[in-house]
Amino acid sequence: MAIVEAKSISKIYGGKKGIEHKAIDHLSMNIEAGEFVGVMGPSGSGKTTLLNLLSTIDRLSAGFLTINGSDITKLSKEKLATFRRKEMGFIFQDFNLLDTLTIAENIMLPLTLDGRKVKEMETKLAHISNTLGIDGILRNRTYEVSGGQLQRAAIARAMIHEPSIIFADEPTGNLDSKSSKQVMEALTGLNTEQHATTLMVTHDPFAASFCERILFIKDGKIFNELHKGDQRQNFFQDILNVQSMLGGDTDDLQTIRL
Ligand SMILES: Nc1ncnc2c1ncn2[C@@H]1O[C@H](COP(=O)(O)OP(=O)(O)OP(=O)(O)O)[C@@H](O)[C@H]1O
Repeated sequence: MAIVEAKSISKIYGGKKGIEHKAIDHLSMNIEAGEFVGVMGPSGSGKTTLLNLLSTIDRLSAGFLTINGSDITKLSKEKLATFRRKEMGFIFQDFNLLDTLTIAENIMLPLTLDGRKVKEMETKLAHISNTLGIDGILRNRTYEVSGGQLQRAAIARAMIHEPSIIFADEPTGNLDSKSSKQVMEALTGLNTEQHATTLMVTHDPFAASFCERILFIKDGKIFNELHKGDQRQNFFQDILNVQSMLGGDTDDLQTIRL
């Protein structure tokens, strides 16, 4: 079953006085349940715009979009906010955890907002923090733990309410190579264990090599698509090859760390 079905979606910025800019241009794509898909492309190619459209943060200018079978273009603003909260999980480059809460309180926030029972929240918290190897920091505040631990806590928060899809925007962007590897292993581990459908935007070919499939975007259109074979190392090389064809982002070559 497709969790995301996007048909000929477009996003046009500007208009009126300014010049119109087609950030996403008649793009079609599907994400099947349980898939882990990466989105890559040069700066300005439309990756963030695509993520914002698929995650319903931004409205389409044209096209059709269903998420988990719901035609989200027909939902009101209020219904959309509820839909997002229940059906989606978000992971950001800068973690977006609240400093005033403990790590445990941060992780449980989606369940607290949903009015779940304390016992249920604690069971879910224990399970997910154990899977992610962060049970030792649950009572800490955000400023007392490392970046890699913060991102794993953010992953736990994004997944604790078992959403239909996780959107990750440069989840390794602020991490060193060791933490990036841990975070990507955590994401792929949960993808396998919980069949958590995941879409990740990244500049980082190392992080991307953990995905099953990569969509390369250029000028708001799909330029190329790569599938992982048996070997992550070969996939990594294929990703670098497409990146060099696309141009830009040459500094990403510095992130080679297989
Ligand atoms: N709110 C906006 N108003 C006008 N133009 C915008 C807006 N947001 C993005 N754009 C333009 O749309 C295009 C795509 O931007 P987008 O941020 O999606 O690219 P990106 O691939 O995520 O880039 P980066 O890798 O640098 O984050 C760019 O040309 C950008 O300048």
